[in-house]
Amino acid sequence: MLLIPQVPSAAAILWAALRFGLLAAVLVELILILDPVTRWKLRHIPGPFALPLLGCVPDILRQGAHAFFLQCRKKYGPVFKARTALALGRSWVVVVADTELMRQVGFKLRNHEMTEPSLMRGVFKEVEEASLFRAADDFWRLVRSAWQPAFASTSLAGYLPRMTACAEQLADRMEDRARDADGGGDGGGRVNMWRELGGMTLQVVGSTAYGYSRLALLLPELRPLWSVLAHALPDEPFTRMLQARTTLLTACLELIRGWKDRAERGSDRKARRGAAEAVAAAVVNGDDPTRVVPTDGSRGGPDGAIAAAPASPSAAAADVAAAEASAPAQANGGDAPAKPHAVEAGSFLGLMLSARDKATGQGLSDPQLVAQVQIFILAGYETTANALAFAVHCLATHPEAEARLIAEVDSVLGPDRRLPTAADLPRLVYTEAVFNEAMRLYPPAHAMTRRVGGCKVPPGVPLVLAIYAGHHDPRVWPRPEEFIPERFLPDSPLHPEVAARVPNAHTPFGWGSRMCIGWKFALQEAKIALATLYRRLRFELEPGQVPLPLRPSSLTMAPRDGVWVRPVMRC
Ligand code: HEM
Repeated sequence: MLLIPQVPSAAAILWAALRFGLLAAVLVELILILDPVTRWKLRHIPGPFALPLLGCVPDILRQGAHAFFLQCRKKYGPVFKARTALALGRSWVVVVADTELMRQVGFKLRNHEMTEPSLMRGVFKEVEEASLFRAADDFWRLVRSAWQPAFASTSLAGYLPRMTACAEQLADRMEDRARDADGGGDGGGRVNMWRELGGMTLQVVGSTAYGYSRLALLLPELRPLWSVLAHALPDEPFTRMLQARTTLLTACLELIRGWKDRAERGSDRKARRGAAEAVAAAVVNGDDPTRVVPTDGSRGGPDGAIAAAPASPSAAAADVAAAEASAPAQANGGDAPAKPHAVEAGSFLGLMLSARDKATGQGLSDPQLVAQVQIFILAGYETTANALAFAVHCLATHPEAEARLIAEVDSVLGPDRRLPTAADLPRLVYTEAVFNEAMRLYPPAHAMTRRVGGCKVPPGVPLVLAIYAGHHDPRVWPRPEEFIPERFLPDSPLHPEVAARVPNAHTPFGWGSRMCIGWKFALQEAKIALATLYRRLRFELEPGQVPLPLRPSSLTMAPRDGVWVRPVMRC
């Protein structure tokens, strides 16, 4: 009998291909969800059970990453692994939670590794990645040295009057609330001190970034947007974060364009305004704002490079000075609306505009410039506000510490309780100890990351340095959960014990060459704020805030519902 092979029909071939495709898709999905490769690579490191796909996220959301890491250290030792993000792949981290190991890693490894899934796209992503915080290797060195003059002692001294003025404005408002309460006014004088301090630090850092007359950017109605900016995984709708980023981006780009136009002598005003409007329109339409400004060969081109930058840093400085001279009223600290496009002398943006690579003479591109200004504001605003709010909470719950701080403030500022000056800062020793102890208990940046190139931890798996766990280690900090500012006083019996045994045990600002560049700025601002507030007022804590609930899902450590207090006038 003759056997004739049957030719499969087209439908059968299609059905087989479909089944194969489906099977392959399920397999790939399973591999991504279970992530067996990374699990195998990290098998030698202990750690909590990680659910498929969800990893340890439910635990982290329930108790907060800081508390989760502390709990894991107790259970698994100083180094453990965890799957900390919902993102597929790259969601594993190795956590270091021992003070000495963190010091070694923090000093040795330079580059930060971001572990959160970035929701940013296009120009926003570019801006995010070009910031000093995210920069790596040679570009990081270039940008870090461009930033450095902003934190030199002369610059810090220059910020002092602005910091004092902002703190005094806040003290005035708090006095009004205290009087309100005495007079039985609405709300009985209750204030969310965390929000109030956020307004103050935003004003300080925002006006330093753009120049004093840019305070319009810091309108109260924008503040809720700004606070959203600080979170890579936003608690609030993503669109609000985008709106806030857009506001910042547009303002900054407009200033940069204006600066370039000034460098370009003879450019007419109309064209300049047109450029600014084009940028704003692009943002509204969702286009890339760096690419819409009509290029005429002299402005920033499509590659975003500074085409019209002055030939030398001194020329740039002169240009900034010229801009300043054309707007003298604003430079003197008035809140009058700034002339469009003027970059103010002494502003952080002015400094960035005049920065040049020593070897090539090249300046920063527009997105790189914007990135620095944004991170200056973001890194300097929420961290300092959180730390100050925690300090106010600690003082309100420890009357003996509050009394000692007030006694110091009174003795330093004299009988008429004048405003603090630069000469007073080194004498506010206990005030500084209070701030340091508040940041030990509640480090606003409770964990940091480092990129690993070695092979004990597989490349690509970031190291997380658990600052909070280190700050709560009873082997390093006796009675770690208690607020004891005296630990930071050289004459305290606790001080030599801690300081001698473990160098760099107190690390709210990180480690080594990658340490927070703004730490002196933050410390100066905090001491001025505390002295200015407590010279006139005390703050009584509203009930129900001990222990203080913390926001669990945030990258920065912050009070979940704020810090609610009643300002009380001191006699
Ligand atoms: C209490 C306030 C602050 C705290 C707790 C804080 C904390 C930190 C920490 C932990 C780091 C990472 C360090 C590391 O990886 O070793 C950091 C980096 C940084 N901080 Fe701060 N910071 C504060 C205020 C500020 C201020 C006021 C500014 C600027 C105005 C600022 C700008 C930055 C920048 C740009 C970086 C990245 C530096 C680099 O990677 O080279 N910070 N900060």
